[in-house]
Amino acid sequence: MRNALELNDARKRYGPVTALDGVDLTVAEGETVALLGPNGAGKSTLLAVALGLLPATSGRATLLGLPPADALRAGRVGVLPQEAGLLDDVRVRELVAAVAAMYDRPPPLAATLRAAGITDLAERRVGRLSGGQRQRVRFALALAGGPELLVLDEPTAGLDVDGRRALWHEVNSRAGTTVFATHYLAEADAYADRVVLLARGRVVADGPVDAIKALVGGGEIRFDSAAVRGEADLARLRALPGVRGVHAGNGTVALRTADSDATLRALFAAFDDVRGVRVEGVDLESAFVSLTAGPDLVEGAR
Ligand SMILES: Nc1ncnc2c1ncn2[C@@H]1O[C@H](COP(=O)(O)OP(=O)(O)OP(=O)(O)O)[C@@H](O)[C@H]1O
Repeated sequence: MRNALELNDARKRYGPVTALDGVDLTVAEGETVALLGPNGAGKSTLLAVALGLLPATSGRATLLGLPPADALRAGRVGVLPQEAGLLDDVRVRELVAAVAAMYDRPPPLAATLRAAGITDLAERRVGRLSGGQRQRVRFALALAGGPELLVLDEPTAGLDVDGRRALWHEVNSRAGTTVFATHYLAEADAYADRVVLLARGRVVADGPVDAIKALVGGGEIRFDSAAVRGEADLARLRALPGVRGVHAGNGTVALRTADSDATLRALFAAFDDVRGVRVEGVDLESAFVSLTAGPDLVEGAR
């Protein structure tokens, strides 16, 4: 199968800031891939470099087997950038039609307006739209050329529940490839086949959501206790078998552990006052925090 997007050892520096630190990424045709990472991880930079909109310091990018500029010029890639100004004085229908007219084989205008949920806004002037409505128009512009590859940078920012549902319905019913950056773990979990986790300009995990959760492994034990009071108690908790992390506050303690059974047995032996014990599997949020937390964990996850 051909690749929709490829990055080889992509590096990007802004002066002293290393935004991309040697990223290799391959997205096969037909995949829906979520790019996740904390603020400043390099998600927007990665997408802009992959699209050829930002020159890389070094490395190589291809889209659909072509140099990015060629793929974009041919209308085979639809882009929703994180920040994109829109012409204010035109009507929505005129704007989407003008963008569609730049491509060889655009879908019917009515279909694009419907797919972006803006049929009712078609005669409105762009400058009078709300933030969420403008985001829907940006999505329509990404769809306007009938692209094989959609690249969306935080596509649901500013969208209400209906807008988010409509956008994901459209993304998931398309036959093509979609790569999207998001802060919403639930969106990655629900709509992506695969999650690429970025931290400090590097890919720290890459795989199906379940595999990412399994990377962190184990689970979390929560309990209430008045006996955990100071640093010495925290140190005793950290020393329990399987424990990888400890968080305590307001009489509640959370232990991240690689082996819930062993940790629990030792916990009851070591502490008298342990009440209300809850054991949970790792969710994507915990995996995200663990994998993007610090250099030690990041190295361990690769
Ligand atoms: N034009 C620029 N000049 C200088 N530094 C920049 C520029 N653009 C981005 N950076 C820096 O590069 C790093 C990566 O930024 P980027 O916008 O790619 O991250 P991000 O993961 O998309 O963040 P967010 O989730 O906040 O949108 C950050 O440290 C940012 O401050």
